[in-house]
Amino acid sequence: MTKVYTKCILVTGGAGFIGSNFLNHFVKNYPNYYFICIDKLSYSSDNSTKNIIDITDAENFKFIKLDLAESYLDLFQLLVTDYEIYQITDIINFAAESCVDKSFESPLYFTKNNILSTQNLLECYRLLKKSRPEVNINFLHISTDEVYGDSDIDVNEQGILNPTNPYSASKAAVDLIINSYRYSYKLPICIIRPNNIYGPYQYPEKIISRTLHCLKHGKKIPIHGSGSNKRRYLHVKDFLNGLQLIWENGNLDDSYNIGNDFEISNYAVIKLIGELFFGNKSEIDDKVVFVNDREYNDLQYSINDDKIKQLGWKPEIDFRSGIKDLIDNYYPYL
Ligand SMILES: NC(=O)c1ccc[n+]([C@@H]2O[C@H](COP(=O)([O-])OP(=O)(O)OC[C@H]3O[C@@H](n4cnc5c(N)ncnc54)[C@H](O)[C@@H]3O)[C@@H](O)[C@H]2O)c1
Ligand SMILES: C[C@H]1O[C@H](OP(=O)(O)OP(=O)(O)OC[C@H]2O[C@@H](n3ccc(=O)[nH]c3=O)[C@H](O)[C@@H]2O)[C@H](O)[C@@H](O)C1=O
Repeated sequence: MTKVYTKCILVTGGAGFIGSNFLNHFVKNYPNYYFICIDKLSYSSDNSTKNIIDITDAENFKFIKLDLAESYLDLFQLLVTDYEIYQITDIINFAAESCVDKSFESPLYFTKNNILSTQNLLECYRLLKKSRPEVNINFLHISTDEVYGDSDIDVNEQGILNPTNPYSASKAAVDLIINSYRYSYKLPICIIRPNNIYGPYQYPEKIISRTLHCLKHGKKIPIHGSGSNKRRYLHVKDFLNGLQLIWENGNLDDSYNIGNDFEISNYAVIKLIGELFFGNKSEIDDKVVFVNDREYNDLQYSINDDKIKQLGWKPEIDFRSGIKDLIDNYYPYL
């Protein structure tokens, strides 16, 4: 680093869906910040940096391929031993295996990957603070609404954690471990728990990206069970605006839900995509196939996000426009 930067931000999981949207926006718009992305490059970015190809040569950006769950010593070197080189000021922790369907097949792997990747980071943070108490890092961890489990009443950030699948259990476990670092080591860490997020660069395993991918490739769209389970969706841009607001104005030793009141069933999501894609409501009907439901499928998640609303945040992109934008501008690349 020859130039002097005002911040050095470590972004984990930055090659994946949400992390790449974060980096593509911030690396371009914040030239005074230096960004280091750590990602193991998994299937969710086709084992590549293709989602962040526009910024990989930017002078305020560095990519490091590393498995956070497996490479504690490399991480320790970057964050602690060689602290002076980058002097990391902020950590935005997106890295995790994120697919609920895959977690039913490999629960142990999800536990190991999702817990160790974050706890290795926490350990480096703890030991950095121990050796250099004067150093302050803004640490934002991306959790999920799924940690609260099924709920039809709005749960706030103090709600009981009641995860129901191996993915959400691994995420809830991390939230509890973070809590222990807050109490035991007095480390400020912010936990953010969003609803379902959609947008460009999402791997076609989640309902919206998979539906668009199936339409493009002439495959049947699988609907789990009856299709009546409901979700609340946030466009990735709205989510990132919320994250930025918390980062800049929030209490970084606290937890924040980020949600949307708009709730829709899985079947209605697919019907809406069909309507916007074909220009009529019926053409999608013979393109769907009802398949066995998940081992357990949360009926719905309801979160109370008054705390972030009090900071002045609200979602700007309505679901219909967000889906239309995906069809018009990103569909060709699926
Ligand atoms: N997509 C959603 O709807 C949603 C909603 C709520 C919360 N989240 C959370 O947001 C975060 C990002 O989700 P996403 O949808 O972008 O997922 P994603 O699967 O698209 O991206 C995750 C990225 O993390 C990387 N990663 C995973 N384990 C790693 C490890 N051990 N070391 C280094 N890199 C690793 C992957 O290679 C991938 O690039 C996750 O923590 C997820 O739990 C996602
Ligand atoms: C907050 C979390 O959101 C995502 O998890 P979730 O399981 O809710 O998202 P999916 O898109 O995988 O599933 C939503 C809903 O659709 C059903 N479905 C999915 C794919 C498909 O091909 N057909 C379907 O019918 C599925 O059973 C669900 O009911 C996110 O993945 C996660 O990281 C979160 O944290």
